[in-house]
Amino acid sequence: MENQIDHAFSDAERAAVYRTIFNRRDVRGQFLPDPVPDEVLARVMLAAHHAPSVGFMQPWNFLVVRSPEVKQRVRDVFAKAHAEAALMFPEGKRETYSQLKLEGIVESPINLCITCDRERTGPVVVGRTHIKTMDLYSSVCAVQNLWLAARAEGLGVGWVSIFNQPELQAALGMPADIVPIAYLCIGYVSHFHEKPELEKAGWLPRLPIADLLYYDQWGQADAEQKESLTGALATMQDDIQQRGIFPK
Ligand SMILES: Cc1cc2c(cc1C)N(C[C@H](O)[C@H](O)[C@H](O)COP(=O)(O)O)c1[nH]c(=O)[nH]c(=O)c1N2
Repeated sequence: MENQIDHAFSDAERAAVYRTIFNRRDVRGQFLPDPVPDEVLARVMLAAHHAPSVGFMQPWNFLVVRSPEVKQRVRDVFAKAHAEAALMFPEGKRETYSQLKLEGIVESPINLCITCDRERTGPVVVGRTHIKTMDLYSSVCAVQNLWLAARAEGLGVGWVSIFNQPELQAALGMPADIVPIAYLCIGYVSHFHEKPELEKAGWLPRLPIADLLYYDQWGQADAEQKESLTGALATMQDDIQQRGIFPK
């Protein structure tokens, strides 16, 4: 029988994959004006296009925004929603929320909207026959592929979602039946934060993964930590928190 370990990547390759995952950040504020070469943009977009999709539907489009006028229009749509959003938080958190930097639309050299065309391959799709939202999740997979590839290229990516959706669609000349899944700000950066900015700002901590784990039935946890999986996850998470990256 073939040894399954033969299919694993080398230690260095695995380390690179995990480093990309653990060091990816949502970037809002450190964008440099340096242009992003088309070959680099092409690589990360092709990575997105190789994402998994339900029924191989490939429901995405990529709308590249470089025009300062269009960016400004989108920034205005953000500003309106951001002001509305502030009022939704309880008083104690409202001021903190208002001070968070949550977009880099104008400063980043490239904006990219990744969309979902829900009718791309007709009404009946393999794998989407019962749970209709699977196409939306597929476009999210494309976003994540791009985000990780971009990190490996040294490019920052920030996902902006504080928009009234019809206003965003109008700003981009997008038909109402195309769903804007992710509006991304992309560019080289002065630095990457070690931890999520919301964690650094004290907004929320990273949850212990062992607390999120159930066995066999929803809600059934391993209270006494007898499962080696629970223990391994807890140890690894502590390690990552302390050393920053995994594996060394
Ligand atoms: C669907 C979705 C939507 C948004 C985000 C993410 C995702 C997945 N995030 C980024 C989010 O705040 C960030 O991922 C977490 O705080 C964790 O930080 P890192 O991504 O690990 O740096 C995000 N960030 C931001 O500044 N403005 C935004 O509107 C959004 N919207």
